[in-house]
Amino acid sequence: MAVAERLRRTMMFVPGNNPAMIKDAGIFEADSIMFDLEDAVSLAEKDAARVLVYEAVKNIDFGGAELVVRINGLDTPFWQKDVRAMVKAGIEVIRAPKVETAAMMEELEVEIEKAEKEFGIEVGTTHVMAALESALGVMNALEIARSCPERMMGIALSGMDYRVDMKTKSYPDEGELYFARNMVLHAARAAGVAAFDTVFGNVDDEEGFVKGVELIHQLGFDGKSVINPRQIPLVNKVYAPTKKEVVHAQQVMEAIEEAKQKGSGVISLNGQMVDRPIVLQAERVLMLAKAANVLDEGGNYIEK
Ligand SMILES: CC(C)(COP(=O)(O)OP(=O)(O)OC[C@H]1O[C@@H](n2cnc3c(N)ncnc32)[C@H](O)[C@@H]1OP(=O)(O)O)[C@@H](O)C(=O)NCCC(=O)NCCSC(=O)C[C@@](O)(CC(=O)O)C(=O)O
Ligand SMILES: [Mg+2]
Repeated sequence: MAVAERLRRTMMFVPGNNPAMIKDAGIFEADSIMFDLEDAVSLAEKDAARVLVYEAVKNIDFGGAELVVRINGLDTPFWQKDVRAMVKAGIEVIRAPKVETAAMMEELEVEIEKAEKEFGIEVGTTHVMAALESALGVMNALEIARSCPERMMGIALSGMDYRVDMKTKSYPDEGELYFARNMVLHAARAAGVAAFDTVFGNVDDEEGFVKGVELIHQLGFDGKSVINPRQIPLVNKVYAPTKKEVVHAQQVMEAIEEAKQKGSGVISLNGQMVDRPIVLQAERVLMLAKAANVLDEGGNYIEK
């Protein structure tokens, strides 16, 4: 069973050792909430954070957001305990950090399957994603994206660790991420999984943040990892379709319906050919429009 498509514009990191942030994480309307057991948690707090996130996943209503946990790296003594606890809690997605090879994801999958069997959870229920944080990870993006085909939800670029590995730093135009962003996106698309862009570390620099979001939206990323609730509406605004895009998408759907009635898969709309790729684009525009609440009950665009 392939992992279902859903809207994932924002995936918000929530430190796994911060009860206040965990408790309120659902109110900010992130599409996915990602509890972090890795770098946001000190070594001394690893066990306490795991227990806290376990209880939160089991007992708190996060308002329909997809629930993800970033476990500790496979080179640490923590990751197997993380997997066991999170599978038992019923987490939807396990995000593996610093992934460099498909073999690492396969090692993770073995542990997940063991836990699913131990806790009587249907094998395959727990999905996975991989964070690529080094040159090697990025170069192996396609084999990683193709690993664990029944469970793989997506791959993400992790720019902060990647910059360290590349011996560079954060520049205003983010030119240092050009190759990695394109690799991650192409690998994800080739494998048929979701693609997530990296976090942006300065939560007060709205202009710089939005510039990066506009770029990844143009490239075709599904969404972005974020570290602060203030970044969520900024991403959603960039991903919200314009009135012109919505009206065009609606016309496309009407035109293709007309074509189907005539037994055809292609039709002309104002001189432009409408066929399957155009219909798929229109469907995504309408899904984003719905998520952005820019349609009234009759499907009319609401000016804001
Ligand atoms: C950045 C900052 C310190 C700013 O603090 P500030 O104080 O300015 O925040 P304010 O805006 O004032 O907060 C207003 C209200 O929102 C609440 N609130 C804030 N953030 C919230 C949140 N995340 N979740 C829920 N609630 C939140 C807050 O509690 C307050 O609530 P209240 O007091 O009730 O009003 C804070 O956000 C924060 O700690 N973020 C998480 C950082 C984190 O997780 N880092 C690890 C992941 S990256 C990494 O590891 C690199 C990577 O691995 C990534 C990859 O792999 O992709 C790579 O290599 O690239
Ligand atoms: Mg990192």
